[in-house]
Amino acid sequence: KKFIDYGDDESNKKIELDNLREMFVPNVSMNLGDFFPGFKKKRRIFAKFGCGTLQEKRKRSDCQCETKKVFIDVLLKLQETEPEQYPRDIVNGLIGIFFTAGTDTSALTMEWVMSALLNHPDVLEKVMVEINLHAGNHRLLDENDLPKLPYLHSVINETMRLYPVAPLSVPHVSSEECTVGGYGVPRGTILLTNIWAVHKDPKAWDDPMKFKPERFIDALEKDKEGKLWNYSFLPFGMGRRGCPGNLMAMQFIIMVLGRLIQCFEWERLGNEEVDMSEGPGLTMPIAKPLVAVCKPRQAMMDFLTKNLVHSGNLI
Ligand code: HEM
Repeated sequence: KKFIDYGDDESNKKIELDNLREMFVPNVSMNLGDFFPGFKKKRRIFAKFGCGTLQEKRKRSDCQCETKKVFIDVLLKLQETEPEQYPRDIVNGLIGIFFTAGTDTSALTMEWVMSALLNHPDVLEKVMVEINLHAGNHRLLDENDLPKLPYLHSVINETMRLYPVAPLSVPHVSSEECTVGGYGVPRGTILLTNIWAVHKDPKAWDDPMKFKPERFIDALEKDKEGKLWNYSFLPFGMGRRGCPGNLMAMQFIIMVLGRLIQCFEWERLGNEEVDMSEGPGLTMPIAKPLVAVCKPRQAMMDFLTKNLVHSGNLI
């Protein structure tokens, strides 16, 4: 949806989803409100975002938690059954943070992957062959196909290695005095992990600046739990405060990119390579947003025509 309308809220504000990116910086990445009072207002808007979403959901009163696990339904149910653990502010905050932490990161990752693929047509072709082998041309790729697409998975991993959208992770605070990389760190110190640099460490990676999805194929086979690379691959952070959206994001990204590649032929706008320069921000965007050309794949034409005409809701 594009707008959230707070209805009877005193300020009757409408907030665009585009504002999420703006909110991401002060809220998820760093509590700037602690240092600059002006940011407090943004934090309020952020809480209201969750609140507006909840109000709307309540109005529809179609809680489906027993049959279908919709996140907001589950939170509403918990608010009823465990009100002390899930007071209003916590539930609003959870919804807000899942939107802010989940949308920009996933969208930017997909843009990076597509850009890398357009600069490596041979890799794009291999992804296409893999998808075709498992999903064919008569139906859309679905969740059951995802474990059968190790090459696409590796392409996404390799892109996240080179272009991690959370390059500095999020700030952590040392709960105890400790030593990190030989440096003494007092209790209560803010620590950032330079994921971007770790992913390019020549001690851990052969030819670290090269886009080589194959490097992940063997590893995926050998190590289902992702413990390889000795802490050298951490696009989702790790440990107790690692990204809780990791699996959901990967499912979603593989599915969306898989379907886009299954249904359409993708090309660069001209002969020039896509510019892979990194833009500024705490989430790392591509500096020049990707513009690409696509046309329906001939082999999918029957399927596309039938489904576009009948449902108008293909992907
Ligand atoms: C490509 C997509 C994503 C990437 C690259 C990503 C990356 C990260 C990273 C690096 C962290 C910090 C982890 C740490 O400090 O060790 C994080 C935290 C977090 N992510 Fe994600 N994330 C993605 C998608 C999502 C999604 C889809 C959701 C939820 C729907 C989500 C929710 C969160 C939350 C709530 C935190 C804070 C966890 C905490 O502080 O305990 N993320 N994410």
